[in-house]
This record gives sequence, C-alpha cells and structure tokens, in this order.
Amino acid sequence: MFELTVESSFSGAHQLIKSNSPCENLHGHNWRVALTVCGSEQEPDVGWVIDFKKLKEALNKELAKFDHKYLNEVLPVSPTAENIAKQIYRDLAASLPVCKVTVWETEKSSVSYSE
Ligand SMILES: Nc1nc2c(c(=O)[nH]1)N=C([C@H](O)[C@H](O)COP(=O)(O)OP(=O)(O)OP(=O)(O)O)CN2
Ligand SMILES: [Zn+2]
Repeated sequence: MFELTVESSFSGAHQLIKSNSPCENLHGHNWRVALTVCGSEQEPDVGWVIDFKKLKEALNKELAKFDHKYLNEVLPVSPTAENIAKQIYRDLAASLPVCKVTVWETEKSSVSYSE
C-alpha cells in the first residue's frame, strides 16, 4: 500500500462560540492542510498511484472554499480544526481515495481525521 501526501494552506477567520476561551473572539489563522490518499495500484506505464499534480489541484480547489472567509459562515458546525478536517475529508473522499486529512491550526497544533 502506498500513502501519497500533498500539502497546501489557506487563511481564514473564526470564532469558537461557547468554547469559554479567548477563541470566542474573532481571530484568524494560516491553516496548513495535508491530504493523504492511499492506494496499491500503480498506473503500469508511469508507475505512480495518482499524479501529485491532480491531488494538489483537488486540494487547492477545496481550500478555495475556505480561503479568506469567515469560517463560521462556511461550515454548518463550529469551525474547529476537527470540523474543518472532517469537512475537507468528506468533500474530497467523493472523488479521491482519501485516507487522512490533517489540519494545522498553529505550527504546533494539528488534528488528523480519517474514517
Ligand atoms: N481541539 C481543539 N482545540 C482548540 C482549537 C481547535 O480547533 N481544536 N482551536 C483553538 C483556537 O482556534 C485558538 O485560536 C488556538 O489557540 P491556541 O492553540 O492557544 O493557539 P496560540 O497560537 O494562541 O497558542 P499559544 O500556546 O497560546 O501561544 C483552541 N483550541
Ligand atoms: Zn482559532
């Protein structure tokens, strides 16, 4: 089995309502996102599972939904790193063999989601 991972990022603002923390105030992050797909089949002539370029295009198209947005209006649930990772996973799993999505909210804090 191969795991292929591409990374990208977006900038967004959010408020974590009811978190009883400073995160209730409007603030923003530069979110980093890693998309991992899994597969064992390689295209016979070229030897890759999926072209990285195709993965990067799909990830960037997905992240455009979040970029420079107020995330409370983008997600139907509270825009925590958990819910952002889950939303990206579910959206991309419709067309790619996604096995994990990791979202970094800060340099040192990340959430991974898989099913
Ligand atoms: N499990 C989660 N915990 C927190 C989330 C989250 O999405 N999932 N989000 C936040 C806030 O968005 C907050 O903005 C991040 O705060 P924090 O981790 O404290 O980041 P700082 O850069 O401010 O870190 P310091 O260590 O305080 O410098 C909080 N928790
Ligand atoms: Zn935050």
